[in-house]
Amino acid sequence: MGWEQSTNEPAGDDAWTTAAAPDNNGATDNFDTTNGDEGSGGGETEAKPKADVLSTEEYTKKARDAGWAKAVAFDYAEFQRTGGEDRGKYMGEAQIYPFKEEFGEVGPEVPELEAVLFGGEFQMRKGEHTEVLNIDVTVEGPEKILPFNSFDEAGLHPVVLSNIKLAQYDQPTAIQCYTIPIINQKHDVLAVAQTGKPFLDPPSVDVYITAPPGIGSGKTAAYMIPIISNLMGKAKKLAASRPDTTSSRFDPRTMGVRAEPLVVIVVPTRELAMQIFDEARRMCYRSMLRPCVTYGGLPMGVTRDQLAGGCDVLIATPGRLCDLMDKPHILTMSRVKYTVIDEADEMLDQDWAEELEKIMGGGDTNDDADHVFIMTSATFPKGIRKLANEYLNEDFYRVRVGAKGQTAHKNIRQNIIWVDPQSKRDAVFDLLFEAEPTRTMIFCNSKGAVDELDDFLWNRGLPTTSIHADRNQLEREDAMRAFRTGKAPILIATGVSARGWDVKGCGHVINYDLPSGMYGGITEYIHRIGRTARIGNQGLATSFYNDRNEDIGEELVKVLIDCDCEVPEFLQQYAPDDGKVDFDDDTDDEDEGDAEGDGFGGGAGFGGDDTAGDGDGAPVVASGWGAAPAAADEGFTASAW
Ligand SMILES: Nc1ncnc2c1ncn2[C@@H]1O[C@H](COP(=O)(O)OP(=O)(O)OP(=O)(O)O)[C@@H](O)[C@H]1O
Repeated sequence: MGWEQSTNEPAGDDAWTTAAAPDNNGATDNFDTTNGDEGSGGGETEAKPKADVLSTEEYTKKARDAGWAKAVAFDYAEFQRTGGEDRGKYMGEAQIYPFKEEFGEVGPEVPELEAVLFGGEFQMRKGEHTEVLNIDVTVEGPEKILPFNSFDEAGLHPVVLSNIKLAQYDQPTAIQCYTIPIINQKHDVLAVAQTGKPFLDPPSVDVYITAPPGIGSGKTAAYMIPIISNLMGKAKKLAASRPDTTSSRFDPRTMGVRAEPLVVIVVPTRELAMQIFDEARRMCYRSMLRPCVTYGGLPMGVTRDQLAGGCDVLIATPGRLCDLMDKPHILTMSRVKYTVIDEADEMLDQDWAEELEKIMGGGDTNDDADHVFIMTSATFPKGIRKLANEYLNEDFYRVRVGAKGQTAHKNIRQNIIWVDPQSKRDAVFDLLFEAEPTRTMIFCNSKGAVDELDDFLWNRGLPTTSIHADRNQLEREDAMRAFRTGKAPILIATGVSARGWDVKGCGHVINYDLPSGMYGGITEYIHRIGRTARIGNQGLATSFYNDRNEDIGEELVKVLIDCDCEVPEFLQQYAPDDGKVDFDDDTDDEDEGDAEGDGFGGGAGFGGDDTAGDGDGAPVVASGWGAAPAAADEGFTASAW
């Protein structure tokens, strides 16, 4: 595959090779990755920093000459003008469609808001290399599901369809091809993606989707689109009354209402909550459905004011949602029709099990309500199966996107470079000058390392920003905005804090510290590199490896081989003799669970090989993207984007 990377294109191909591998005795080498200048080379154990020591002015000049912008402090006023954040400084206060009762079912266009929601230069766009996303889709469930080829065929409400077009989603992704019809048919859906997200829909639709992690497979829209479309037209009947928030006299403290959402979407991280809120703002444009977001760190007063204007679609992190469930004067769950638990496995990992039980239990949700649960999850561990068993309907669908391995990451060129721990700072500095400037995420394993590296690079004139769990909420949001808008195109982060980020133009991910076992291992590696090359775009991932990373070596080699990337000399010891890689998936897990009577639901037969799809509860298998129904009992094959 030819490598095209427009602005992300490395200065010279060879500059990114793994020429810096240590020699065969395993001794370290210079970290320098530039052409043909490897110092005295193999066998030396002392790293030899390549960067010369310059004055601050000289470093700054070097950075500017290379094309790195000057780092600037974040300008709230400007962001509010250009980013639609016209009511406050938190992203949770971003502008939503100003619906008025008199509009009827569909409101008029608001060009200024439309430009902010859909026309933003920072909105992710599908790339040209979607061929690697041409992955099998397997659907198991009580009925055969016919995917559709285009959004036009999906029977969506015209306003949602128009919003999809404004968002420039010209074709559905694999997950969308299958889950949208399932949710539209009112089956319960459990969607499991390898990055972590399930679906639950109340009447009797369960769908379980598995997708390769971190490729931006469109899971959010896969549930958001059918839910919003289903509710459109019914919103007037289903939704609680709300005040006219567009009136200049509206005061949330005195005229506000209690929030009575129809949809609750729970996500593990604040940043993900904001991203999903963005998608909700787009899909609810011109509808009376009012999206709100709340997350830890957002002042409770801000949340209270937002909810007081009415709320139909609530996106929340679990802790904050549980807090609100204990405040019935602010929030009631009594109207909830759709509960989405996004990245359920991630939430369990973060010890949110108790909160999830409480949320899935529904609080004061009306028991008679036609309640749909949608869960997504990267894997299908026991804890998730337990939750699903308890709360999902017995008849559910499971949609798995992607087979074993990480082939979808073929859009990422992965380079592993040997760098001694003491040489990493200079190595990363040099690396940033090896290619044309592009938005770059640098991952460290500790908060201290993030701070230290940020200082180091900033002091050398590079436009950095950073994020980790010890930063306050405004600092976190500033970092996210500065990175997204390109004001600080180099973001240094711990893996957890940048989990799930979807940032347009992120062309390079650097694993300054590889995530060895205690930092999430190969799964975390996959998540991290998936911040680049999203949804058909291409990108580069460079990782610093040394003998402290040996525990990830074998898995790393499997990923490199599977993605057709070069295995450097120092990792050859892990390469299988026959060149074939064998990936574990979650099947064993499920078998184990089923054996213990802990399996998921009934009809779909989790973890089994029973994929004949002959009705009567047996699974149906489909493959590919888009829809091209073939022989029923053999499943059907679908074409890609
Ligand atoms: N049909 C589509 N066409 C083009 N772009 C799309 C489509 N569906 C979603 N997108 C965009 O793709 C990007 C990735 O979507 P999303 O974040 O939902 O993926 P994801 O499955 O959660 O990814 P990951 O699991 O890798 O984090 C988003 O910017 C979204 O706006």
